[in-house]
Amino acid sequence: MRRIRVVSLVAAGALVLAGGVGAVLRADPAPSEAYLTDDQGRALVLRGFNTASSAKSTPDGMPEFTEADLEREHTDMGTNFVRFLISWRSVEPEPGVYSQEYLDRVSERIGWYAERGYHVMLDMHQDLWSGAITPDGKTGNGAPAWATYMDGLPVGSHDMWEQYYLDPGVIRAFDNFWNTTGAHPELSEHYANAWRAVADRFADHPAVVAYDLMNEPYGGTLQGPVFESGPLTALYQKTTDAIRTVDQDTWVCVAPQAMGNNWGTPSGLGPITDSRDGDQRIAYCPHIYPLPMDLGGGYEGTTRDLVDATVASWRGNTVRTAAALGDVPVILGEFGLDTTLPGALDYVDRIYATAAEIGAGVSYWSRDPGPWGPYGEDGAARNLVPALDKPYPRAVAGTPISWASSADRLELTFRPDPDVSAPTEIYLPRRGFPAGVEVDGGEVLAWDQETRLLTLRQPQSSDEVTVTLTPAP
Ligand SMILES: CN(C)c1ccc(C(=O)NC[C@H]2N[C@H](CO)[C@@H](O)[C@@H]2O)cc1
Repeated sequence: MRRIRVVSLVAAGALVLAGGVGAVLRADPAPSEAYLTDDQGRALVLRGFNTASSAKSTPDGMPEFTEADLEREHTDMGTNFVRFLISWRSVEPEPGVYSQEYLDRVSERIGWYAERGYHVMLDMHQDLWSGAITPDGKTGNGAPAWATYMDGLPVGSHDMWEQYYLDPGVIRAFDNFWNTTGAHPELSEHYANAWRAVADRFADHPAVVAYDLMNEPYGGTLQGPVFESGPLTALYQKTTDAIRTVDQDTWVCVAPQAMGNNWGTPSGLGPITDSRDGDQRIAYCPHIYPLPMDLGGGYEGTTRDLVDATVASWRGNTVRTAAALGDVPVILGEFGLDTTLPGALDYVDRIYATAAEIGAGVSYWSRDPGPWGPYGEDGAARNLVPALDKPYPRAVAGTPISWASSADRLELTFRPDPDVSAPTEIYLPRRGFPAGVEVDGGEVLAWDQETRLLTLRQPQSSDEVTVTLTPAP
């Protein structure tokens, strides 16, 4: 294992430095000014969690997560977004049979978020294709057994879960889904129709803002641009078309393949045509997991330099791909780490600052209890809670031009949209603003000490406005 780690670290270094140098030599395009919007036309700055990994294996397909857990998250960190994990195995337990009982359970939990003003992105989650890749059903997750064709090829037993991606049986399951084998053209049809069933159920739900079509896609024997620009883009187009037959307004979010892109390399994903009337509603949902950290390094010393190069490369490639997809908005669907690692919270701050710079939403991985999450196995709040409990402009009545925040300060520049009557809404944590807020550059419409929400009167002019918020004395 040690040799694997050393080799991987050297490879990671080479990969990342090449990417980082590339980013320095290649000027990054300016981030698009595109955002998902709410039903009042406000630009949404989305901050929340992936909820939750535990849903991958539960019999009912639901995360081990209660409404009280959500209430605590909302009180502690003022989040407004969730990447909610759903699974194909639960949506379509038998070919062509869609489980309304499962969708009822999803709807109940989405109701918890709706009652608190959250925006929900449904994530059709898979890792290693399916639980059916191993007899115990505990290694992979996502696809139903009836859609898992390994053709008798072997799957081994590995200490590192990522290694299962290299097993012949797992590769074959993916090759059959993408029809690289030519043997199963029906599977991607089923996938698109399963999404149509989900969209048919949630098309008019006020809290559901986006569908994340596939978690961390993997091309099997096809890797990189040949996969992303070929079968992956084709599946996204087929699925978007199916969704639009029942849902004209929910955003469709598309992710690149995980391998490489999670580590900062560029994506070959192609543009998706959105048949809806009006502006397209396609978004881009990459993840970031710098390889040096995946190998257990903290955010310090040489590893910090390698991670910073990864973040720079990832930022440039993300902005370039979002532009190539049609200047679409970006949601960072996943990032996370063991926050007991040295420098972990500096890394968290670095990622949230990068997301703010490019106007991206963020869903942290994940809400599960433990060293990566906000709460421990014992339920105690961890160091991540204050790290994530920061001021942010939840909904902006115009186009955000730039914003940045720290525990006790927020500065936002935006171009007001005269057609948007709803006010700009900003979350201010109690820990940074215990006695309220001082506003410079804007007019207070309301300040609620309980909900921690500040609303600003919409300026008459559409000239750029800069608002600076500091704690009241
Ligand atoms: C070799 N391949 C295809 C591969 C390797 C590593 C990851 C990964 O770490 N992903 C990061 C996190 N995302 C999932 C959930 O979406 C978590 O289980 C991972 O920690 C993905 C794919």
